[in-house]
Amino acid sequence: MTNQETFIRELPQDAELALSTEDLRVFYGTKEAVHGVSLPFERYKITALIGPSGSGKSTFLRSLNRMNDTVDGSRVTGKIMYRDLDINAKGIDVYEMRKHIGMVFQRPNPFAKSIYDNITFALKRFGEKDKQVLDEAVETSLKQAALWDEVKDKLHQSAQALSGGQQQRLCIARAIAMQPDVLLMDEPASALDPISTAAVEDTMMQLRDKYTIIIVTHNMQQAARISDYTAFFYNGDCVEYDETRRIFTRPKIQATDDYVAGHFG
Ligand SMILES: Nc1ncnc2c1ncn2[C@@H]1O[C@H](COP(=O)(O)OP(=O)(O)OP(=O)(O)O)[C@@H](O)[C@H]1O
Repeated sequence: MTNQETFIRELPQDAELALSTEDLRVFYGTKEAVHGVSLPFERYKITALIGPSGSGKSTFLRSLNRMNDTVDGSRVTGKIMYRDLDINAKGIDVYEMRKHIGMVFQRPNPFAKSIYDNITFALKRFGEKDKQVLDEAVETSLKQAALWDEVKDKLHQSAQALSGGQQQRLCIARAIAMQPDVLLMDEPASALDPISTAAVEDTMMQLRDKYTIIIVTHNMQQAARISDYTAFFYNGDCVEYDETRRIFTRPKIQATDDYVAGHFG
């Protein structure tokens, strides 16, 4: 889409950013799937990425911690700035970077291990051996993910015996055990029933105090309920970015209005 009318809200000068993109383009082979998107992500806020299927939301999200590196023929231009570092710059240790910018996927994907081992797996891989530190990380992250009370008496049982909603909160706990600054979530509740969805949404609201969350969702009520900012993607562009309440009550762009009103997508 070219010459599309767009509206991108500028954040106040003093807003602290956890992450930002500048003219980010993502290609699959010769096809450009994301067309030069520049967005700020304010620290300790939830930003929802919405838009019709194929509009580039997941591609954009996945590029924010270089998950697209593993896709053959995928290429990124522009900048993704995290603490004055361009995460695509030469010399960036991708695994180290992902400790700061973690990800939760659409389908709960716990390892075939105990609840305890799921959470401590990455910590141990990064060299943590102290049992007290590991125990504390398990308790803290399960509490933050609002799962502790449900699993505290069965930490050494298989994670795969948990319900789908519990598994997804475990995956959130696993991600936050690394104490990331930014949590990327790709439709984290879309595979869940309404009760589990509500539990995962509650968890996200509680995490807002400590983490910056960027979430792709098809669920407009969810975006309206949980997010502070919303970016509307359309045909590979971010056409409108604003405070969520404005996007859902007085969007500036007609396509946004039509989409949030359910007229297409
Ligand atoms: N691995 C890939 N290889 C080639 N093209 C891809 C790949 N992944 C996505 N695309 C294309 O990039 C474009 C954007 O897709 P993307 O999945 O990012 O959109 P989306 O808005 O997240 O869609 P959905 O809501 O359906 O998940 C689409 O045209 C899609 O076909």
